[in-house]
Amino acid sequence: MAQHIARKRFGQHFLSDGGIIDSIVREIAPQPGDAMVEIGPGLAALTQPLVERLGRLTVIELDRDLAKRLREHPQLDVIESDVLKVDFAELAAKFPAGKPLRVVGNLPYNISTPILFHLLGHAHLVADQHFMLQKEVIDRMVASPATSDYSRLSVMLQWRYEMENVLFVPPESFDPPPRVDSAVVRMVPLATPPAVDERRLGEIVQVAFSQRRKLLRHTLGKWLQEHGFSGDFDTQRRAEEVPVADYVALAQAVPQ
Ligand SMILES: C[S@@+](CC[C@H](N)C(=O)[O-])C[C@H]1O[C@@H](n2cnc3c(N)ncnc32)[C@H](O)[C@@H]1O
Repeated sequence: MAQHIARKRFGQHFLSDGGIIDSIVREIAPQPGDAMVEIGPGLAALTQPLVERLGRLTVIELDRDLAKRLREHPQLDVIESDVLKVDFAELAAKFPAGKPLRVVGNLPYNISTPILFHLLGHAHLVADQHFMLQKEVIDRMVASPATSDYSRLSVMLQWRYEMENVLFVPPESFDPPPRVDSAVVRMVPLATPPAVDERRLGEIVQVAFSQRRKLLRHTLGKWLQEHGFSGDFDTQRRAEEVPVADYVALAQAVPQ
């Protein structure tokens, strides 16, 4: 088969280190019959060992040439699409009733945050997610309050998922190598997430972190006044000092 030339615009960095591939597959621990979906299978570096254990695997690939190659694999169900346009509710309905999705992928780094937010809306359909991402992004995802990495992304994901950085992956594990370090994150949706309007929470967190060095009374304080909030919330703090639970409680308390 003709050699594939990596396309930069699709964030193509193909895994080439067998040891790292084995470690990722071990972390995912695929079981026969799992309702697994891989985002961006590329040249099948992860796809092949996964499908050998699963029996069948659904893959979502945007690159037309790669999708064509993947369709030749008899155990793959190939969705040729931009993952951001895939309706995961429709996808979940294709698996036996009640089987939650397991989503995996070495994501295209240029759209990794939009992919995480796209899946956030479908977290109730998901058992777990394992993603290779830029290490710096994972540091922000799993960060604790009062650290420099604690940010909008930390709050917007931690209210819904339990997350863990499970593997460090250096640039030389890929062909072509990316310019940044990578890592693998495990994300497990919380079984009983708080009842909160995600859009409202998103708005609050965005305003709070808009000027992360300033005290919240200069940013969120004003916003809370405008939204008729008269409850108890200490705005003499910086956004990075506020625990996730406090943001959630605030989003629940602000009048709609
Ligand atoms: C970092 S590469 C990973 C390839 C392969 N999984 C590996 O580990 O070697 C990202 C893959 O995602 C695909 N991709 C890029 N943008 C996409 C999108 N919006 N939707 C689906 N796949 C996409 C690329 O074509 C590429 O195959």
